[in-house]
Formats: sequence, structure tokens, C-alpha cells
Amino acid sequence: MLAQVKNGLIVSCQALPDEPLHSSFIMSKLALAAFQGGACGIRANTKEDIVEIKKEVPLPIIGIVKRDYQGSSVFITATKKEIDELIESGCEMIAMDATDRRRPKSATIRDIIKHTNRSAPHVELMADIATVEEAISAQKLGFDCISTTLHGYTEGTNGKKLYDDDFSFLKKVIEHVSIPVIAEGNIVTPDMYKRCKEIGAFACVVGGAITRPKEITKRFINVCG
Ligand SMILES: CC(=O)N[C@H](C=O)[C@@H](O)[C@H](O)[C@H](O)COP(=O)(O)O
Repeated sequence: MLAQVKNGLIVSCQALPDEPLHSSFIMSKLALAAFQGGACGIRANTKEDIVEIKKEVPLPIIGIVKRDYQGSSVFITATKKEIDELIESGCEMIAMDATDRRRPKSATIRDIIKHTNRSAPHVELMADIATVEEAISAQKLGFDCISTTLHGYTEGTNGKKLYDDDFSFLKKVIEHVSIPVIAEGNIVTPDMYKRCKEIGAFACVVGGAITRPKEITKRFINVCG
């Protein structure tokens, strides 16, 4: 998948149960629109959505399963259960939380990677990280690439945005690892997308600014009602 998405735009097509567009059918149509618009890959949540999207577009998919567990704040592909669902979905790449937070069910990131490599050696692995240290650890653990999507969404990075200080976090991550770094999180304008590419992101994932119309509407309303 990495070779296919190099320098391109990956569109994240996700809607959780409490979001207005929650529907595998709708996600497949958003993916079709993204494909027709020139996207080179899709990021999607749940086996059901991925199966529907695969019927509609020929693009490689980064699969995740978001699931909340009691006692852990890790929610993106947290355990082997989610990995097995994603392998069944046929996605080309699996993204998982690779932060230093405790996982549910005493799962460890090492075990999860080993399990995935054994069950589906052809599937590439993306590490969703929030800090530079986590990116360095992810590279050591053997991940194929890094995504910055959790920067700003963990206890230690809460409120930070990827674009702060002209994407200084993205720059630091790129400086500290040699595996591909995919910029993801709060890229909301074409200019921001362009800047991430100038800085050296291997590819970019854009979600809400393309596929969450409620967020897009709010952005207009927040400017002047
Ligand atoms: C933190 C978290 O849960 N991120 C998720 C990861 O899959 C998605 O909800 C985001 O939409 C995706 O990362 C793209 O980001 P943005 O929608 O900001 O362009």
C-alpha cells in the first residue's frame, strides 16, 4: 500500500454511531467521491465499512476498529480481537494505537504486532502516535509507517494541533525516524495539505474537512453565524 499512496491524498471516511452519516453505505459513497476526486487511498473504521467500501472503490484501505474499553483510553485497534476483524475485512494496511498508554485486557503492542505478522504477513502496519518518543519506539517495533493522528488526543498532548507552529510536531517526527511519516489530524485546507507535503510528509490523511459535513458547516457558522 505504501508504494501506492506515496505523495498522495488518503481520505478518511468514518462516522461513529453518534454521527449523522453513520452508515456503511454512506461511507462507501464518500469513498467513491474521494476516489473520483483523486484520492489514492482510504482510511476506514470497522470491518463492515471496509467491506462496503471495497465493493465501491479499487483503492487500498487503511483499516482501524475504534472500540472503547473500560479502564483504558486506547480506542484505535486496541486488542487482537480488532486485528482479527480487520484481517477478515481484507484491508491492505492496519493502523493501531502505538502510544505508550496501557492497553485494555493487558494486551501489549509487541504481542499484537507479532499476532498480526503471523496471521497476515502481507498486511502493512501503521503506528498512530502522539509524541516523537512514540514514533521512535514504533520504528524500533517494526511498524511500516507512522501516522500523527493521535497528537492532540492523548492526556499528554491534549489540545495540541498538528498545524501548531507551522507543523513543528510533524517536522520533528520526520527528523527522528526513517520510516514514512503520514501527516494526519486537523488538516482542514488545501494549503495545509500542501504545507505537509513541502515539509516532507510521505502522504497525508484528511478526514473531517472532506467527509464530515457537520464539522464543515460548523466551521462556516463559527466565522460569522
Ligand atoms: C483522533 C482520532 O480519533 N482520529 C481518527 C483516526 O482514525 C479520525 O477520527 C480522524 O478523522 C482521522 O484521523 C482524520 O483526521 P481529521 O478528521 O482531523 O482530518
